Amino acid sequence: MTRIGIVGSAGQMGKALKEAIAAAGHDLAGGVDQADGDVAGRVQEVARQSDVLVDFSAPDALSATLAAAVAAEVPVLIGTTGLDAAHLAAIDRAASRIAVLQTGNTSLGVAMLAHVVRETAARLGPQFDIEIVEMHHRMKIDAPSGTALLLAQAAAQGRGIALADHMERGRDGSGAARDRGAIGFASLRGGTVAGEHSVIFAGDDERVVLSHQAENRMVFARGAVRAACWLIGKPPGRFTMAQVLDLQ
Ligand SMILES: NC(=O)C1=CN([C@@H]2O[C@H](COP(=O)(O)OP(=O)(O)OC[C@H]3O[C@@H](n4cnc5c(N)ncnc54)[C@H](OP(=O)(O)O)[C@@H]3O)[C@@H](O)[C@H]2O)C=CC1
Ligand SMILES: O=C(O)C1=N[C@H](C(=O)O)C[C@H](O)C1
Repeated sequence: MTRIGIVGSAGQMGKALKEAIAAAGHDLAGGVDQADGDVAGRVQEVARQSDVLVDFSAPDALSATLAAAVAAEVPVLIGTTGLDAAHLAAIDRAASRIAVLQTGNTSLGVAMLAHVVRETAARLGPQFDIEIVEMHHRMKIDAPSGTALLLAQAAAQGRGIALADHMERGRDGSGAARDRGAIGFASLRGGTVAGEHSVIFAGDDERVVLSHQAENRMVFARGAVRAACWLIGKPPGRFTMAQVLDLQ
């Protein structure tokens, strides 16, 4: 039976994960939350009791999670979004010691969507403008969503361009016309929406719209449990949901 430790165990995703762990017949090794205090100490303790660590918490928790996973030599799945370049560099460093999978979306459907987006961007070419629209619940703190960013990365890879040089985020006011070749983002927030993403390829007189709707958080939780179990026994390095699902 696999022992899974959770950072962010009392949050919305933590609760869904506990349900998915039990449904899959695995064991909850322990949970860590900010309210417990001494996050660094507690996550070390949980990591030692785990076969794999899963983090759905906040960017502030990342360094403690990575340090604990490296010290305990257990693989780690990072689902937390809103990460910046320094966080991603810290993940790369940890991945030289242990297996790490970091993704903005652990659902099977979004892994498939990213695959199709990459192909579509490659085949349609730059005469189709790419816009990404996402909607989430009123409590979400980061924008664009981690999923919007990973879909944009897939589109950029398909086109053979660097995403950082082509992002248009938060258009407002005059002078907001899109640049040729840009990948645009729009973020909507409200209600209890679990997560909706559309990648729009807008050409002359036609549009291709590729979408995913998460109906509840269990799609993320089930995918996370599957990915976490898949990571056990893997060598140090960075892994992707596409590899977990054998999409590449
Ligand atoms: N990759 C994916 O598929 C998905 C990713 N997410 C991402 O997962 C993250 C969590 O989402 P959600 O569950 O909705 O958020 P919640 O706010 O419901 O829960 C966050 C949890 O993390 C804990 N936490 C926050 N800061 C720290 C810290 N510094 N140290 C330890 N624990 C901490 C909180 O504890 P306390 O309450 O005590 O502060 C809480 O239990 C977000 O970044 C979200 O975008 C969400 C869904 C799917
Ligand atoms: O915060 C959320 O809820 C979600 N976050 C992830 C994201 O930022 O894309 C995944 C999912 O869409 C739900």
